[in-house]
Formats: sequence, C-alpha cells, structure tokens
Amino acid sequence: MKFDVLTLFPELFDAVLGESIIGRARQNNIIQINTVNIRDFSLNKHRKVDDYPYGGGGGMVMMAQPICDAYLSIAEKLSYKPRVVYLSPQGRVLNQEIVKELSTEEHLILLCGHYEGIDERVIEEIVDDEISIGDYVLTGGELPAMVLIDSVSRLIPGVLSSEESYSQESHYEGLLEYPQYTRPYEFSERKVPGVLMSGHHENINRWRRQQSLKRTYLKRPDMFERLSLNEADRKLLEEALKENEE
Ligand SMILES: NC(=O)c1ccc(NCc2ccccc2N2CCOCC2)nc1
Repeated sequence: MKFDVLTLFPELFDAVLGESIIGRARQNNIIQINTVNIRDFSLNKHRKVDDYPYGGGGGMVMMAQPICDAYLSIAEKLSYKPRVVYLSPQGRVLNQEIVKELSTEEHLILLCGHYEGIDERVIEEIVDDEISIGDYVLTGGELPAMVLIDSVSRLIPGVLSSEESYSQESHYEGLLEYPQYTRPYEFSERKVPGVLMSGHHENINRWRRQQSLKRTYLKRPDMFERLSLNEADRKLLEEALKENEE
C-alpha cells in the first residue's frame, strides 16, 4: 500500500508516521508513505500557492496550478490513475466501513487543503473522493490525512502483529469493545470482575459479548440501532440491563 500526501507541511508527517506501528510497517516496506510539498510546484519566485478569492470575501484560496502539478509529478509516472482523496469538512464522514474500502486500494494520493480551501477546479479535475474525519473545523487537512493513513494502514496485512490485530476480530464488529483489565488484581480498592479470573473461556466470552452489547446500547444508540441482534444477544442484553437497574 502506498500513500502519497500532497501538503504544504510535509514535516508535520515525520513524527506521527515515523513512530511505533506505522513506523515499523514503513521500515518493513509493508506500507510506503511519501510526502510532496505543493509549494515546490509554485511557478512564482515567492513560491506563492494561494491567492485572493474571486468574488471577494475574507481569507485566501489555494491555487489550482501548484496542486495539479504536484499531482502530475506523481501520476505522470504511473500507468494507472491513483485514487485521489481530498480531506475537507465537506467530505463524507470517515467510518470503519470507508476505511475498509480504502484499504483495498494499492495506491492513495491524499490532498491536504489549507487557507479557506482549494480552487474548485482541482476537485473537478483530479479529486475522486472528499472525506471528512468528523464534523468539526481544523486549520488544515494534515491531521485528517494522518488519521486516514493510521486507520487504513492497520488493516493492511502484516502491519499489526498477531496480538495487536486481535482487536480486528469480527466477533464484535459494530459493537463497542468490552472493559479491559490487566495486573494487578486490585488497584485503588477496585478488583477485576470474578468471571475473568475463572479461566472459564465460554463464560468469559459470554461476559465480554454482554458488556459490548450493554455499552453499545447505553453509549452509542446510533450504532446500536444499526445492529441486528439474534435471540441470544437480546437475552444477554436484557440480563445486563436488569443488573443495571438493581
Ligand atoms: N473535518 C475534517 O476532516 C476537516 C478537514 C480539513 C479541515 N480544514 C482544512 C480545510 C480543507 C479543505 C477545505 C477547507 C478547509 N478549512 C480550512 C480552515 O477553515 C475551514 C475550512 N477541517 C476539517
């Protein structure tokens, strides 16, 4: 999987994508992440990449030419047209389903906007997808690009070790994760739930699924209503909610 990031701030990516799981995956060449500085493609001597908006109004707009030339510097070497994702507040909001879809691509070009946005003709010319990481406004598209790279990369085979990839398990897909505990057994007078100490794996899995169902129902009714629960799950949830009332 290859990511090419078109950005005005390539150095922002080094720390976040150089460390830990993603850093290791880059070293093992499981994923490649390359940044392209849009400013290097400005045609004027002051390396200007923004200009005043036609129609007036405050703020500046990123010019089309430097962005499109930065894109061409990548695309012209390729025999295929790579998928171009533009990170913007107008995009469809990223979720795990979209992450999964993106992880099937061999090569993604991520375009990071700044100022008040980019000249619309760039979107018409080269952008395939507009994606937002949530309904809030940021100073630039770089953090959204890093979020997308992180979430997509962890689905690429070989990026997560076997332990790390455990959280991939489909058994609770669409559900919130159950509570996690580790040593010591008692911490600030709080003990670990007995079932987890029993070594009874069937009961442990039952308890974990019950906790995931309960948490999803209580914390994320929007996710919960998308679930289709079988009879066993419904009973588990009912029992958990009854305990809540006691
Ligand atoms: N939710 C997101 O994914 C998200 C993404 C980017 C982003 N900002 C960069 C940006 C990129 C494109 C267009 C406008 C802008 N903005 C520039 C600053 O002013 C507001 C508009 N903000 C939030």
